[in-house]
Amino acid sequence: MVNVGILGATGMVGQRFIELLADHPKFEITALTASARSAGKRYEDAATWYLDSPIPESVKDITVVDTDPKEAKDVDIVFSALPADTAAIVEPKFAKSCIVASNASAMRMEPDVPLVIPEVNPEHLDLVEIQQKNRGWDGFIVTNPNCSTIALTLTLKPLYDQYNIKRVYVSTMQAVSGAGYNGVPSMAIVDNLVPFIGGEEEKMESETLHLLGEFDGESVVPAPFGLSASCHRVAVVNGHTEAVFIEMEDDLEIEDVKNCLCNFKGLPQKLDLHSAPKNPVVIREEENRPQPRMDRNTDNGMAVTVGRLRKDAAFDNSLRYVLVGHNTIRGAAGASILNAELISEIM
Ligand SMILES: NC(=O)C1=CN([C@@H]2O[C@H](COP(=O)(O)OP(=O)(O)OC[C@H]3O[C@@H](n4cnc5c(N)ncnc54)[C@H](OP(=O)(O)O)[C@@H]3O)[C@@H](O)[C@H]2O)C=CC1
Ligand SMILES: N[C@@H](CC(=O)OP(=O)(O)O)C(=O)O
Repeated sequence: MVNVGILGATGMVGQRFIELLADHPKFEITALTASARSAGKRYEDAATWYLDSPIPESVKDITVVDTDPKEAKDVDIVFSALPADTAAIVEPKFAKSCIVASNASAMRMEPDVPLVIPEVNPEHLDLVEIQQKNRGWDGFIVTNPNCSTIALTLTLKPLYDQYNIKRVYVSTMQAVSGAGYNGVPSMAIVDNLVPFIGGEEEKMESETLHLLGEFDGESVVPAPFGLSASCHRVAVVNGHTEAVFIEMEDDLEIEDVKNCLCNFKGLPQKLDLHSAPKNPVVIREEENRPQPRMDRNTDNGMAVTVGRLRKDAAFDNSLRYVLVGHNTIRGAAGASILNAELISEIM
């Protein structure tokens, strides 16, 4: 078993890490960290547990420690679910001696830090060698993208490989859990929609093109198409919905697009990694799907569900669809764990 720690273990994403790792066949939770508010307490006393599944027995009595490598010792991998500003300071300290699989945005766009979705760009992990050389670390940091970006990019990857994409527009309807437990006051969101999520559109636009970009041996050259995002918060607890509009350079047949999406498999499926979904993209034919409540848990929350796939009659060479992805599983904790499973298998 590999000893793993969770940084920010009491938060929304930290709890998902605990849920997904509690019965993991290769990773054993041996350290839990949080802020000074929680350090020194039993995990069960420190965390306000919000998941439907009960707190795993194995973590209830673990004493939460400060988020410091001197406190969270003897771990081979740490999963980071820290706020970005804290992650920027703390993750490099841990990377001196262990692998950091980070879900935070702080280091994602650093030129020598791999930003990875295992089905999309596992070859970007070659940046690790450059990172260790640049920074003199024995460990390293690998990051996963923003929750909305992950779901979108999993659907764009097979299309990008088969067609010449000209431009993409995406409009999101994002769950409140994306902002953390105290992130959106109920008075702001009940009976309402908030048409702004700070920094989200910029992250979706830059991270997606970076993920689909080419690693040339030194750095990543972003994919060369246009991408425009508009992001909105809706009164859903879990599961981000996105309406996607794509214009290709050439004509397309919708049956070919459908086959392209549902036949898509990547390295995690070939290697049969523990957390890999059977199919990263699942197509629904019903005219009223996907819906967050019904589709967010597809394949344990690790698959993205696509529906309403159709040609766009208003424009040439264009299609549109709606997708749903689980923001704290495939969009956060599950994504970091899949990165760590891939690293354990191939590096
Ligand atoms: N929620 C989502 O859907 C997604 C979230 N993310 C990212 O994941 C990260 C965590 O998000 P989320 O779980 O929602 O956030 P929460 O606010 O729910 O949890 C934050 C965690 O970090 C700890 N923490 C806060 N401040 C400090 C500090 N100064 N030093 C050490 N630990 C600290 C908290 O501990 P304590 O309980 O003691 O305060 C808590 O464990 C963020 O970077 C977020 O942007 C990414 C994708 C999706
Ligand atoms: N901003 C996302 C969640 C998140 O924290 O994303 P990031 O890891 O890119 O900061 C949401 O609100 O749904």
